Amino acid sequence: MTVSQFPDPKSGAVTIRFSDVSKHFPPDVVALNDVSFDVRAGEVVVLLGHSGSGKSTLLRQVDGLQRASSGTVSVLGADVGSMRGARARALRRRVGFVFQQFELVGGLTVLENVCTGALGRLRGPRLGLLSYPRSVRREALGQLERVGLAAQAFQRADTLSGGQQQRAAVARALVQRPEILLADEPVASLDPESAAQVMRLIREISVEQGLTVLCSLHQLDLALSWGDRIIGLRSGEVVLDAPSVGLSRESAMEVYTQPAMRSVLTAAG
Ligand SMILES: Nc1ncnc2c1ncn2[C@@H]1O[C@H](COP(=O)(O)OP(=O)(O)OP(=O)(O)O)[C@@H](O)[C@H]1O
Repeated sequence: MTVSQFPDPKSGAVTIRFSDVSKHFPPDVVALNDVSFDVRAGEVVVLLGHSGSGKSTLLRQVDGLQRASSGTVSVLGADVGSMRGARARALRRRVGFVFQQFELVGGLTVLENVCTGALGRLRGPRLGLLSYPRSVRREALGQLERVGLAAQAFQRADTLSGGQQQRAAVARALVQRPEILLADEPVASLDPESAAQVMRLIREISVEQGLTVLCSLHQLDLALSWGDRIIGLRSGEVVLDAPSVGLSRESAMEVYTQPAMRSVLTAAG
């Protein structure tokens, strides 16, 4: 698949909207500074930027893990900052999260790990694979097939390679049936081949299911290959917002090399 074959992402509804969002940490850290952008349904948006530029902080605003100091974060039509309790949990169930370190339970089977993705919609605790409804086990197996790990379903998760563990983590996130997938450096600890495989998988699933993806990456080439759009952050400010089609490596590299300048902004539409 090449980028030019991807559907036009600009036709979907707005699923994530940042309006003048700033996030301060005491005493004087400005992690996000007046950040505004929209993400539309089915878009794969990659966040690029130096370590400490604010990528993780931005992702944490989307599922309400952190609250903005000022400005508004709107997700699936709801103001995240005003949500508490059950409403906040309900929104969080619609947002899946994939992390750099996979966060699988090593001593459990791959399948049971994937079943835990359904916990948000099940009542009560679960212990052991058979404590999950058959429908969930079936769905989890289906997702493992989707990510190419059906043969490993009954292995302990800690026997998988890093790339396989991340694919299992993607399957777990999909069992949650999210409308938005957040990924915080999902391929940072993988070899280049596994990294490309995981990014291709996330891209394909987004196209198949209309899933909105917001993903931080350090690998520029992967960002250009698999993102619809690149948002570059520097010192908490958006310094680039452009479709990846037609964006040169050199222009994208300016996120890392140029000082924050509003003038390099390119609206994505
Ligand atoms: N809980 C916190 N308390 C204080 N400062 C924080 C906190 N979380 C993040 N920061 C600071 O906010 C800034 C942005 O951090 P953030 O983790 O969002 O960057 P990042 O781009 O994700 O970095 P990396 O690529 O290393 O993960 C950094 O200066 C960081 O030290």
